Amino acid sequence: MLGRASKRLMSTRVLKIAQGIDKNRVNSLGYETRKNLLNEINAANADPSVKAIVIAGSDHSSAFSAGADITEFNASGEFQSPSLHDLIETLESVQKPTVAAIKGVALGGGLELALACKYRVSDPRAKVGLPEVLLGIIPGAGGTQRLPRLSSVKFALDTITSGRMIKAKEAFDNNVLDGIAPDGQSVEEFASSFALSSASNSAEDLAARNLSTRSVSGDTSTNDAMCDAAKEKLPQPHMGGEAVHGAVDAIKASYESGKSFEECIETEMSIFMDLLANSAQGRARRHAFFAERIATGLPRGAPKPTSPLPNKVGVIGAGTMGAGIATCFLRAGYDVTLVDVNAEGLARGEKIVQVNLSQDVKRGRATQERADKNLSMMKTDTSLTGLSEVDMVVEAVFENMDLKKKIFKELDGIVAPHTILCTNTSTLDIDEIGGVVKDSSRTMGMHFFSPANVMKLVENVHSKHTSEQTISDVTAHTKKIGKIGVLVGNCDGFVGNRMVAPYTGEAAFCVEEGAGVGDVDSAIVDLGCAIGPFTMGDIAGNDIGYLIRQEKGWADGGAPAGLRYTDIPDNIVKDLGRIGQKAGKGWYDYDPKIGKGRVPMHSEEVETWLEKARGEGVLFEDKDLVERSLFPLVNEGFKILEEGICARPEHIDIIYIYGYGWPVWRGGPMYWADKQVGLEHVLKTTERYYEKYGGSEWWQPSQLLVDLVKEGKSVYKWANDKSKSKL
Ligand SMILES: C[C@H](O)CC(=O)SCCNC(=O)CCNC(=O)[C@H](O)C(C)(C)COP(=O)(O)OP(=O)(O)OC[C@H]1O[C@@H](n2cnc3c(N)ncnc32)[C@H](O)[C@@H]1OP(=O)(O)O
Repeated sequence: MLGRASKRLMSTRVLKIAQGIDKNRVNSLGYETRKNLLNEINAANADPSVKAIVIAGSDHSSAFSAGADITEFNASGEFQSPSLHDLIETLESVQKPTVAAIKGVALGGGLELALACKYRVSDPRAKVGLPEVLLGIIPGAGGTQRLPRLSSVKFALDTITSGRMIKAKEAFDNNVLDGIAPDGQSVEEFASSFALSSASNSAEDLAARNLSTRSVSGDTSTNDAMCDAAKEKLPQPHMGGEAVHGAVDAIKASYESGKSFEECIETEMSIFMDLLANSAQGRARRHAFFAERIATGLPRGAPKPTSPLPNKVGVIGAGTMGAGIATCFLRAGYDVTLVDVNAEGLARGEKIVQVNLSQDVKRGRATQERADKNLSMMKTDTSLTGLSEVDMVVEAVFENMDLKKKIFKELDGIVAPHTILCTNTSTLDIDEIGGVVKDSSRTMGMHFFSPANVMKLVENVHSKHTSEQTISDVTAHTKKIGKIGVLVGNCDGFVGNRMVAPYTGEAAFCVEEGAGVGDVDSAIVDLGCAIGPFTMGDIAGNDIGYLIRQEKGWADGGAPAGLRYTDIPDNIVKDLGRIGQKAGKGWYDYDPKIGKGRVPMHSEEVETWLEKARGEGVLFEDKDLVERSLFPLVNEGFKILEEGICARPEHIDIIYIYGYGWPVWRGGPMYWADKQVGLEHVLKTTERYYEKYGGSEWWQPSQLLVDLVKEGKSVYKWANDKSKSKL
């Protein structure tokens, strides 16, 4: 005999998005999926025994749906029929209760599909969102029209222009969801009951298209004021804001008086299509989306990471960096042992961790309970012997080769044979550090960016000794702690800092030739970068750069004959003590009362000093400053690829987006050079400057760049061809 619940389920049909298309891990709404789902919706609608329809994610995926299939996007904007639009229109026209049962994520077109159902319910841990602007487009399947009708113009503005993920509770509070399944009950079962208990309601009244935006969101003038205020705060269209401005325009259409729902949808569609076809920002953003997945994935043919991933980690060095790294592991639920040479150092480190975790609570990223639990997983020790049981060590003492080697040697006699030994360094030779232990295959570099508890990027540096299994495991650990881990090879400065050296070096030459410090920085910021080279120097510490040049033997008159060298960056430290933000003065002045002492302000002292050092200032064109600073950086990127220091240009793009404030809407420096500037122009300019400034180290064109221009080939195509030839 059937129980009551089973009888109810019998008259509800559950349609699973992308069921059977196992390669579609996120239930994206590609052609096959749209076609199948449309057929199933039509069949269920036509079947009189079906009283209600539930739309759910497939069994093989943890998502409801990640939205439109981004790989189908192309400049023509042509989608194979049935389009997502057709699917959604059909679903909304069904005259039976329809319920979206959301588990995991419902994003973009996935949420738009759900918004076309009469009801939406979710698992308590589900998240929904319309992240299209992050891909340089706007929701193009009704999202900008149905969301404000169901919730409010205010909520739609916030969520659509930020692209953020919304937790189930917030979505419920804003009428996006109609119910949240109790913990322990399957969302499909909850949705089926929901559908049948709502079967008597008039389905037609519930369709989002039939709701009036004005009735839920206030009058037109209030909405207009909100939209205008939102636009004021958004980045300008030419500075990465094309999509967000388009999104506000589409939301505006949702409350325009006298406009039918179909006309509103037409407005949305025309903005969507225009961005898809014409926005270079959008193409760059979509490149960055896939580049991130390529750059953070395991190398082709790599072994699977150890499973389950062990979770006891030791961090050596309780300074700001070590404590920041310990925070990252604690947040991800690891057992952490923090080691420093003395109790005071440890107490200071513990305090930093505590502050970091309490900031998570203040910013709403963790509950107090969670932060307390994470903190309770930390042990401290003043001896390396405290690390005898850990599975991985991240050494984060200061940059000194002898000290790091001593620590690795000592660890060799303490840790278990499976323990992975990582060193956090931005400059030192990983081959040499790892070379001192018996089994160097378990050694690797992890270059965290400062502050480690905030910055997402980690350059995972393999040495000549590192085994494939160690690479896989470190990659998995990096992912688990929520970082963007990019695999790179061992060389001076690895990838990011190696490319920075010619950039800051050439910027200094521009200043020596008469450019203003602020002019160089502004030219780079106007391109979209977060900061320019001189602000970067002030943040990193001009004394650090000076020290590195001293160690190389170049500072204080030691530069080799024939090498172009300017001592201005050395002398600003030696003569003026302007070591950077930490001293309140560097290339700029800083006032502790303004922006926590981090806002760069023009310095009269620097200007007067520069005039004495190099003469009157000269006006440079912004374009020249950009090319002089960034082409050597890009040229170095080609040399890095040529040497095999990293596998693909996407790795460099992602390092720069996450580690150096490169604008995502310019897709990364290699993408910018390849797709926006053009390699031929990069090469010609580089050759011209090589002739003019041949004495600089960095103007010699990379052979790879020369070859690509000769063949008329993109660097991405080169990388694809190279990886195919390895199969
Ligand atoms: C008309 C509409 O309005 C337009 C749209 O819908 S545009 C699409 C809007 N949706 C999005 O932006 C969501 C994009 N996806 C994501 O944010 C994340 O992938 C996710 C949160 C869904 C899952 O994250 P996570 O579990 O870490 O898996 P992740 O590695 O990112 O993705 C798994 C695979 O699915 C792919 N994928 C994810 N979303 C995709 C999508 N919408 N289309 C095509 N492929 C997608 C990824 O490229 C990756 O492929 P790979 O294994 O070959 O590298």
